[in-house]
Amino acid sequence: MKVLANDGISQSGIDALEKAGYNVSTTTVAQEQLINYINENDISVLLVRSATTVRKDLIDACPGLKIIGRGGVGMDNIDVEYAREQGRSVINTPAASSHSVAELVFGHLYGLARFLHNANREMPLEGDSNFKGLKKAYAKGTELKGKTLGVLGFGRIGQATAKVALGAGMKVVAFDPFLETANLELDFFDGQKVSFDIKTISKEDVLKQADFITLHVPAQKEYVIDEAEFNMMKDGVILANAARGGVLNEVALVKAIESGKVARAALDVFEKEPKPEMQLLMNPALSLTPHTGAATNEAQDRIGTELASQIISILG
Ligand SMILES: O=C(O)[C@H](O)COP(=O)(O)O
Repeated sequence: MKVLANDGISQSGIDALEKAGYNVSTTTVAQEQLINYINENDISVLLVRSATTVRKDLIDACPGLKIIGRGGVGMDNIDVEYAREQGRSVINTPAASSHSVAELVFGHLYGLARFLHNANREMPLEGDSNFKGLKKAYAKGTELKGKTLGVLGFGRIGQATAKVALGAGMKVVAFDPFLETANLELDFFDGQKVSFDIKTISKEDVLKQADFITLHVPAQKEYVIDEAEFNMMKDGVILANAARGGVLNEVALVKAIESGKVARAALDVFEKEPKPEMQLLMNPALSLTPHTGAATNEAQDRIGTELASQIISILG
C-alpha cells in the first residue's frame, strides 16, 4: 500500500512503515495537483502537517484514500467530520509535540524578558559606543522566577508549558472552559517526581493576574485575545502565541504594544501564513518564529512513529 507524506515525515516513521510493507513517498505535491497525484499513484494514506489542506473536494475526488493523517495536533486544515462521514479514518498525534511547543514558548519568554531577540542582531557593528549603548538600552530585563504565568487553554500543550513554568519557579494560573482541575507531574532527571494540582480560574482573572501570558487554545471562529482582553491585562505584560494565528487579533496586539499595555510578545503562528503582515515582521517588540513549535527532532520522531503505528493498526 502507498503512503504519501506530503509535508514530510521522520526517517523513523518511514522505517516503521516500510518494515510493515508500505511504500512511502515524501514528494511534496502542489495543492492543486494533489487529487490527480493521489489517484494516478493509488495512494491509500495521505499524511500532512499544517501546510497541505484536505477539504471536501479532495475527499470526494479520491475514493481510494483510506486514511488521512495529521502529523501534529491541530486538524483545522482537514475536513475531519466530513472525511469520517465518508468512511475515511482521520488520525493525528495529539501528545507528540507538547513538550517541544512548551520549550519554544519558554525560549521566546526568556528571550523577550532579556531582549535577546534584538540584542543578538544589534551587537556592535559600529564599535564600542554601540556596545555601551546596547548595554544601557537592555539594562531593564526581568526574571521569570517568582512571576505569574497565565495559561489560556489547559490541554496537553498548556499543561506541558505550565510544567516548565513550575520548574522555573513561576506561579501558574490557568483558564480552560472544559477543565476544572489538572494534576501536573514534574519528572526530574534522577527519577523523582513532584506533583501539583492546579485549579483553573476564569479567563478574566488569568488576564488580570498574569505577568506573562501564553495561548494554547485550538483554532476557533472568534478571537480569544482581542482589544477587550488586552485591556484587562497588567501594564507591561509579555505574551506568547504558539497556538494558532487566528486566536489573537494582530491589529489589537500592535495597538497594545504601542500603548505600553504589552511590553513585548512572541508569535510562532500568524493570521496570514506563510506571509505574516509586514507590521509584525518589522516590530522590535516582537520575537518571531515561522511556526516551529513542533520542529524538534524528538517531536518529529514521535510524530512519525505514532503515525506509523496507527496506520499499521488500522490497515494491517
Ligand atoms: O498543530 C500542530 O501540531 C502544530 O501547529 C505544528 O504544525 P506543523 O506540523 O506544521 O509544524
